[in-house]
Amino acid sequence: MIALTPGEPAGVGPELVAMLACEGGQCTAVRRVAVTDPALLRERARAIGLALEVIELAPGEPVPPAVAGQLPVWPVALRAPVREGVPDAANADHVLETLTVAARACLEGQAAAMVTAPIHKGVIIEAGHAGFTGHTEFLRDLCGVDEVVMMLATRLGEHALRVALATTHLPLKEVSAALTPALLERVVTLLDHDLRRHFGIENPLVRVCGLNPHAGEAGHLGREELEVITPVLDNLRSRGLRLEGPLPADTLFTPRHLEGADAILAMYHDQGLPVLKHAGFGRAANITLGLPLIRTSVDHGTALDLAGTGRADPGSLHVAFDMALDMVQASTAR
Ligand SMILES: NC(=O)C1=CN([C@@H]2O[C@H](COP(=O)(O)OP(=O)(O)OC[C@H]3O[C@@H](n4cnc5c(N)ncnc54)[C@H](O)[C@@H]3O)[C@@H](O)[C@H]2O)C=CC1
Ligand SMILES: NCC(=O)COP(=O)(O)O
Repeated sequence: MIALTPGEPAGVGPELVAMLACEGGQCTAVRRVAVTDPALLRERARAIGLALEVIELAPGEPVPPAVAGQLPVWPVALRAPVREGVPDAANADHVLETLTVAARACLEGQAAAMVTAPIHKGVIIEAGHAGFTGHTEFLRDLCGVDEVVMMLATRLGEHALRVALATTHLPLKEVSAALTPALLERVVTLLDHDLRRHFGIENPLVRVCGLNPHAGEAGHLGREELEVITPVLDNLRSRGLRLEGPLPADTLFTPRHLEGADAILAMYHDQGLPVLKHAGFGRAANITLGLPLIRTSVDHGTALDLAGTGRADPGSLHVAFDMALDMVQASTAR
């Protein structure tokens, strides 16, 4: 069973979840439950002209088999009325409660995975959750683990393009200081581990970006490659991990350099994600590695400009849903 969270109620998440629920095929391959306010889904489905039957269950009640056009819901009440396209800080706790309910269902074995639609980080911070940076770190703390890794994946022709991030949501000027040997070692180790665990890759090859132009140009354009990245990679290679780098990021994403790589590790958010989104926006999923549960998500944000129009593309939510199913299968096959 998959738990779906629609994310920011004023964003496109609720309608994307409603669209997914109306699809047949793979979308009905497993039981699924939305964790939200049933009235929100009914109202949004109506607004975009979808005939969706929302079935309100009791919290935690067993979920019936999936039927296209029906969506069981574990109710989490909105705290304030929703205006499409206009997030309200009063609903921040609703959003966080939906994530908590879905994650607990996974941890307690009731759900096999959670698939999340986008949340609005700014409005959650404005609601008083200072330092909130996203699902990734929220779930890390909820699950009580020390480290998680954000990885986005899409298809590039016959191959998968997977881009993991050494750092996520922090100002660019703080990236260098955040890239400590200890952090990088944890991130690379976890990436290698979860490529095996969740993707069934026996001996993954990870290519690692440098931080600076030309991977530092032998120290003339920055010293992080010499002082941090290279020593960490050398150490992990001596422990048997297949790692190449640090490599210049501007050429690492060219087809010849991507060939054979199971994942690319970028040093910061906008080093890796623009490439991934250029290659596959709307056809990519975001995966949190390192959690004791399976969580996938969309590759886009709340798209407030499209909320309530029915014009948002549900493609990435489909990919996230399918990816969660694949990961459940890969993990249970081990
Ligand atoms: N997984 C998550 O929860 C994520 C949340 N966000 C949050 O979303 C908010 C808005 O972020 P932005 O940078 O504006 O990115 P955004 O992805 O919401 O919007 C960027 C552009 O892409 C378009 N777009 C996004 N999703 C689309 C879809 N499904 N179909 C068609 N077009 C789509 C939007 O209309 C807009 O033109 C921020 O608060 C950010 O933190 C951003 C990325 C991921
Ligand atoms: N840019 C990716 C992103 O913002 C995803 O954040 P998260 O909410 O999945 O942690």
